[in-house]
Amino acid sequence: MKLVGLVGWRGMVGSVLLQRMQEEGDFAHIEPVFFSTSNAGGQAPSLAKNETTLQDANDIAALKKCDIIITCQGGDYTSEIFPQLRASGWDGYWIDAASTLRMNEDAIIVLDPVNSDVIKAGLARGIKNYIGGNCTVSCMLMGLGGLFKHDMVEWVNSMTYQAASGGGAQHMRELLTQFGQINASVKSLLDNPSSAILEIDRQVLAQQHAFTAEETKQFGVPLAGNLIPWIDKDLGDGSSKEEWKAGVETNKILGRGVGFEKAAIPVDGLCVRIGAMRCHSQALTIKLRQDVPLNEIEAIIAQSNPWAKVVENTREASMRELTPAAVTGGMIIPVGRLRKLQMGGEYLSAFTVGDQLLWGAAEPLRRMLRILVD
Ligand SMILES: NC(=O)C1=CN([C@@H]2O[C@H](COP(=O)(O)OP(=O)(O)OC[C@H]3O[C@@H](n4cnc5c(N)ncnc54)[C@H](OP(=O)(O)O)[C@@H]3O)[C@@H](O)[C@H]2O)C=CC1
Ligand SMILES: N[C@@H](CC(=O)OP(=O)(O)O)C(=O)O
Repeated sequence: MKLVGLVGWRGMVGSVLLQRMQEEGDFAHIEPVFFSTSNAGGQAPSLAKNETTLQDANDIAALKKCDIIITCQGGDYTSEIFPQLRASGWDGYWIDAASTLRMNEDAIIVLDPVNSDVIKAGLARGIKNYIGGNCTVSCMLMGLGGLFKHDMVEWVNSMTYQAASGGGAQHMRELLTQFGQINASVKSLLDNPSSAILEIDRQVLAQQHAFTAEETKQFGVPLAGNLIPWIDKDLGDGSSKEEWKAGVETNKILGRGVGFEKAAIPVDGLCVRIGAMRCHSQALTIKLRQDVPLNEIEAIIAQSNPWAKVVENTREASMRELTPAAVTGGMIIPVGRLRKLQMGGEYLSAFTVGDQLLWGAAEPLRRMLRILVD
């Protein structure tokens, strides 16, 4: 059995990964070794088999014993440990949730229901680094990958509505704390049905403006009752790093653009943080290469993988099935609001939602592990 080192299993993404590994019976196929950056020597979780104490995640010699390492510990850990491990001669497989290595030539971005051909070609070439994609990109491709695979897409404009979880656990806590504080600030007015709504509105705004630096430490400004039209670093050219990732990662996953035969497909738009908990949503305008009938488009999306689901473009179905609250915790990626736009038959609108901790983070890593051990 392959010795599989697990790093970052205690965090938010790592916990979802362990949960999915248990649900899919993955531990029956591996010999797990649990690592920690903070509690080496402590008790490993009950999933451990022979190795029952936590190993030091900074100990290169201990990591080197693993055939495969799967990490959700974050980019700083990858930047520090990965080069040392490779420099020590370790030749195992590195599976990582962090973005650090994604665009490296010797790394494949994994999303096997969409790019198993790219993964297989990478394995045949002896590539050893398999990295999970950006959550927004992975969720979009799980829903709409069929259109790309059929080479129907000329360009995509994506407008995202990204959940607090994309920032991490502390960001989710901050959002909920702010919601609570706002509610508390108008509680007596809310309890009185005859109170004036404009007075409630004024007090909500006053509370939003009154949040201290500590109370907005994670997002920088209030997110509750608000939105933030910028995610990740400022690239200095008017775009954010999250927006840049949409283009480069989509193409790398699909095996297009630099280093590949097929030309890149432009994918660009605006990434916006909203007060949802852990589902990223996105509204897409897709320029098709041809005016393909809507029923054919729906069939291609529905058949592209077992998780993509076409939602009827009606008010009732959209409200019931196409929201973060409906999708959270599930593997299904609904795709709805499908219609041809006024601009012409080649212009398609779509709206899709995905749990950014499942298909957006943990699941592609788990599936890559199974590809390696199977
Ligand atoms: N959040 C997201 O949506 C996505 C994240 N990623 C990547 O995954 C990485 C990890 O993200 P995420 O899981 O959100 O990070 P977390 O902060 O939840 O966990 C990272 C590590 O922090 C340590 N830690 C310290 N305090 C605690 C605590 N109270 N509870 C749990 N763990 C704690 C743990 O390490 P130890 O056990 O060693 O102490 C843990 O493995 C990110 O840096 C990013 O690179 C990728 C896609 C999406
Ligand atoms: N940037 C994403 C979360 C994330 O971790 O992305 P990446 O894996 O590309 O760094 C968000 O904030 O919603």
